[in-house]
Amino acid sequence: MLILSPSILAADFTKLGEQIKETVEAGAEYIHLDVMDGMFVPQISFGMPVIETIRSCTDKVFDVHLMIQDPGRYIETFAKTGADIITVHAEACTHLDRVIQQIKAAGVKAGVALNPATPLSALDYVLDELDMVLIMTVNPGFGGQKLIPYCLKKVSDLRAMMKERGLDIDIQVDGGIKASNAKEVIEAGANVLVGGSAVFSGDVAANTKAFMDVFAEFE
Ligand SMILES: O=C(CO)[C@H](O)[C@H](O)COP(=O)(O)O
Ligand SMILES: [Co+2]
Repeated sequence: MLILSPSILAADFTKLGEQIKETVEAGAEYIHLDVMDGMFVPQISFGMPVIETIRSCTDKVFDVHLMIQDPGRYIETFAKTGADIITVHAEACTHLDRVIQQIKAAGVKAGVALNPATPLSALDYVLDELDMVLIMTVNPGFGGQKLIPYCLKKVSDLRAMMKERGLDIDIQVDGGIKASNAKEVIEAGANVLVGGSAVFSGDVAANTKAFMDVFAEFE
């Protein structure tokens, strides 16, 4: 199933609830929540109180992307905010396998994200424990960047690796994803597409629909 996960980082925070509803009504199934700590990435975005507050806006899947150092410190707290999926960066965890177990023990789906330059081998021993792999298509930390082309090869290599192992895990792509390159990332093997600026710049409903139109070509 192809899923759009709009990243609210690019939304107008003065009308956040309204914009979330707009994208959901136009077909978004997930809401992507970028938590940045000013350590793992340079920016500080938002944390638990914001996620808890907007939980009442929609019952769609809350897809929490933790760009924080040592995320194991906060898994239970984020689970309590209403997260459905928690994704941690392999580069930010000293004991990745333990953090994955922590996420699952909290009753939440587990994702692991890889920065563009991190090889797929970082997932070798934990892949079958995961519900989702996030292949970053930009270096994390900022919205509005351009997709790094070599990341698409990484997506197709990961899909092939999964096939070889008989796994069918969601592959999410995040960073510089637009309706105009959606076909290419889907063909590479991604099925969960994060869109920040491409969804929230301008007409939110029309932007969401542009992704849905691409998805319809694969039905
Ligand atoms: O994780 C992220 C940044 O680190 C964001 O999810 C991503 O940047 C989305 O924004 P855009 O689609 O504008 O690139
Ligand atoms: Co993100």
